[in-house]
Amino acid sequence: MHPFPETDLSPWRDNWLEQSWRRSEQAGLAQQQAPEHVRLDQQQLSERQFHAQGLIRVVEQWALPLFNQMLAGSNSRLLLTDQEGVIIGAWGQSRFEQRLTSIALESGVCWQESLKGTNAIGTALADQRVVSVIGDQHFIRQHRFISCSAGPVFGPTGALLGVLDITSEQQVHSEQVRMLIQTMVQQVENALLCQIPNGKFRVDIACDSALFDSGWQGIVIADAGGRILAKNAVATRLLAQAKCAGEQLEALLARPQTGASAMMLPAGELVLNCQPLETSGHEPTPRSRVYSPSCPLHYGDDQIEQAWQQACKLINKDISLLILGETGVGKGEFVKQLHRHSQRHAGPLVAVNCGALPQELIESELFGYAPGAFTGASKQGYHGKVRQADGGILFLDEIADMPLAAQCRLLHVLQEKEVVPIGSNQAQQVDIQIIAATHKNLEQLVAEGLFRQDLYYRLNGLILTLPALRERQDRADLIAAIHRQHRHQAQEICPHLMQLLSTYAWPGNIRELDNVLRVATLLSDHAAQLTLAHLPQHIATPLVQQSQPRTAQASGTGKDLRTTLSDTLLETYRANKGNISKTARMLGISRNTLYRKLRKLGVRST
Ligand SMILES: Nc1ncnc2c1ncn2[C@@H]1O[C@H](COP(=O)(O)OP(=O)(O)OP(=O)(O)O)[C@@H](O)[C@H]1O
Repeated sequence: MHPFPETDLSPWRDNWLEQSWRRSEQAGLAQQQAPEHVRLDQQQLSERQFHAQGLIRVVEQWALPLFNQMLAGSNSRLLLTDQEGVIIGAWGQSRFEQRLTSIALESGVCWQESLKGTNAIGTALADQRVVSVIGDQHFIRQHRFISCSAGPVFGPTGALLGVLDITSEQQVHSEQVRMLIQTMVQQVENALLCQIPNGKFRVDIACDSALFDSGWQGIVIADAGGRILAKNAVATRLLAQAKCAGEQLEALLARPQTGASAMMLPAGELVLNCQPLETSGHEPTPRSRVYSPSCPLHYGDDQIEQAWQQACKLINKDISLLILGETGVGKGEFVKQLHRHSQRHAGPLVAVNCGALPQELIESELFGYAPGAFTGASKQGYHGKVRQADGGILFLDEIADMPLAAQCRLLHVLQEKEVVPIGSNQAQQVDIQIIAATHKNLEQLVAEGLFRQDLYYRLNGLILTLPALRERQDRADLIAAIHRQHRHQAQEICPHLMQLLSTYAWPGNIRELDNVLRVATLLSDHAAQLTLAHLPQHIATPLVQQSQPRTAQASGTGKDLRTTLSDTLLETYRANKGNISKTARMLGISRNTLYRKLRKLGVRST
């Protein structure tokens, strides 16, 4: 018999479950009716994944191995949502993935309780604690073939970052899964804690030193001066329980060790262990350097980090910013992040692409117009983008394409903080921060009389230049991160393809890379490794051809050019499974030349 009759609530003894079912009913859901899906499109999902890339990385490093160890062979999936319950990461059995697709338990779909009824993700979000929802406990009947355990993940400042969930077939799920989720959440939160900016020392606190590597110890992070920056919940509890531990902690941090060695102190029934953060062994160890969560735009590129630091210092100071950089380097993305971090984050971010608007419409689009200002104008008039951005940020992309007349009006807005709509003589006050961007050389345009010099000086309060993708120090990490956004399961990029992608010139920068990886992962049909053979021909050929001399220079492994080229030839041949025509096309050589080279390398081609 069904333990939770569809209309009778009386048999319920479990308070949290009863409350969750009540909330589901109050949200207008019906047990027998499949709920509607709130699903993001691919672009929106990529944006969310991009903003949560630090969290995704930590989950892959600290939670995924545990999941693989315990549940990889079973019909289970590890899911990560953002703080709104939208699934932004999914790992595990692909055969089970297809069954979950029938209920839309997949990337991009929102699983808040008010949309999906009682379920581990939504209910963990609502109750802000670890929750297991087993089979029939799901509010929606269609969901009762699964069981899930989920726990909220909090960042070092206590902000809710998302939810980690394990969903299994009902008979696979056990109480241990709930423990597993708890352990994973703990590990992920500890790893995030260790990445806190300016963290220099880490003090582990436990009742037994054997617990120091367990993930269940208390952790306190302090800066170079011994000031406590953050601590995890276990540390808070232990320090509250043992008063002398707090004093010992203070004493320890008053003279923290700067060397590699740890310093251990007994504190009543507790033991404290202080060590420099860099050598703790608990930090994620990305290939380049520790990712700074203060700037979600890069994985260790000095130029972007410097631009970000400078922009953050000025963004709240009413100084215009001008962002330069080739097309597709991420200027728009930079502005989005800046808006989020600025004091104007509650206000709008209004972006205008001056190059995309017809020249004759730019002025009315930007500055608005009075009712009936010109033939064809709306009777109500139009507010214009400048006034829409009031209280927020106006991002003028491709500013170099702005016609001179509009430049004159814009200068007035910048100087007087007011806008006069077309056909009106009434100035409207506005409070906006302007950020402009271009990939053109504005100084040259000024010299040619195509851009107003006074406006140029007004816009360039701070000029920031974002590097081209080929110049970035964190290319490999960025490529891996973008690939993670597009892949459907734990797929890796094979080393040869990674080398080609990292050394290619990328004229279209991140936009081009993003498109290539999106298409390649779709073409790869869930293969365990993404290889050259999965790339469309039109990109694989230039990739192989252009990268050859660079590959040799950049490899720095002591191999000479000839050896590296031979490697590329052989790997391309293998990636194409011995297909001579395809390999020759990719390498840009004739079939005969390819046969000859293969023979020289001792390969017997068919
Ligand atoms: N750091 C990043 N990680 C992942 N994707 C990124 C990153 N930066 C930018 N992108 C993606 O690259 C694409 C181009 O970014 P964006 O539009 O910000 O570039 P842009 O420099 O403003 O281009 P344009 O000059 O042509 O306007 C977008 O799809 C964006 O989501």
